[in-house]
Amino acid sequence: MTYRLGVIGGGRMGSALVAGLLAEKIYTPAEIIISHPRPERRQFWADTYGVGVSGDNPTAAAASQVVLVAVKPQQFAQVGLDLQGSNPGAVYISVLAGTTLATLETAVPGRPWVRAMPNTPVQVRSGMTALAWGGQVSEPQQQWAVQLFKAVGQVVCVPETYLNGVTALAGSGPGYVALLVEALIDGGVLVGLPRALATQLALQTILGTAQLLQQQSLSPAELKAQVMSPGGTTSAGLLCLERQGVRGALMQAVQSAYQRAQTLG
Ligand SMILES: NC(=O)C1=CN([C@@H]2O[C@H](COP(=O)(O)OP(=O)(O)OC[C@H]3O[C@@H](n4cnc5c(N)ncnc54)[C@H](O)[C@@H]3O)[C@@H](O)[C@H]2O)C=CC1
Ligand SMILES: O=C(O)[C@@H]1CCC=N1
Repeated sequence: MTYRLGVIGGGRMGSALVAGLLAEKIYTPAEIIISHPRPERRQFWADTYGVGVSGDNPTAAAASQVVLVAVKPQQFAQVGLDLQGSNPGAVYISVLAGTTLATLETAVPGRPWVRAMPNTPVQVRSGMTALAWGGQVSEPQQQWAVQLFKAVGQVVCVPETYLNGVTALAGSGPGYVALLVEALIDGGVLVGLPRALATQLALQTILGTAQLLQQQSLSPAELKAQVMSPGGTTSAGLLCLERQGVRGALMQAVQSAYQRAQTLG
């Protein structure tokens, strides 16, 4: 049996990608195999998505045209050993934070490795993925990898040196935005709004603001000036955010995540 996609490590990121690719009908369930060490997780995959499952990484890799590695960086040492010698015809894609192409190519030599950094909104076709190529990836393989991730969001191809920065901003970004949404909802509740209404307001405000910035090519400073009436409510709110150091805190969040990615490499 040959599969078009083999996923090594079906956790949160592996699930998000497979869900997005299935929803976009890039693959059918019969074209995907997921390798996972835990039987209950394999059962979940088989029951929920109808994909093939295996408890053996070399078996899954040998049967797949594309091998997507989605284990934690700390779990890669074992997976690298499992993949050694397997399936020289496949393309290998790693989504591991911090783990360099040099590390991937040393662990599993002689294979075309793509280093990808997607984020979890791929499952609703709003992902942001950056790709960097290892030395053995051919032009058609590059084009194919771009098409794959484009099916579930936006794609940029970057030098590998940018990938830890991408990870810190876009890979981890959904976590930061979720914290912002949560805080805005709590703020709405604080001033007397029902939680369900506050949730709707917070989500649509973040979504609408991002769309406005993107579609009108506005700078954040221009958008902020449009909202900020002289002596009005927005200036009062923004003064509070600046006094609390929110701008610096967000910058430092990206910097700390970047430094953590460097250590994972
Ligand atoms: N969660 C996220 O938002 C993002 C995660 N990533 C990267 O994706 C990778 C996975 O992250 P998550 O999905 O969040 O972690 P996770 O812990 O949810 O998934 C990893 C999965 O791999 C399985 N696993 C462990 N050892 C294995 C082995 N030897 N063979 C096969 N499977 C094995 C685990 O049981 C687990 O289900 C990480 O390297 C992370 O840096 C990248 C972008 C975003
Ligand atoms: O937190 C992490 O390490 C992973 C990488 C980017 C998002 N989640």
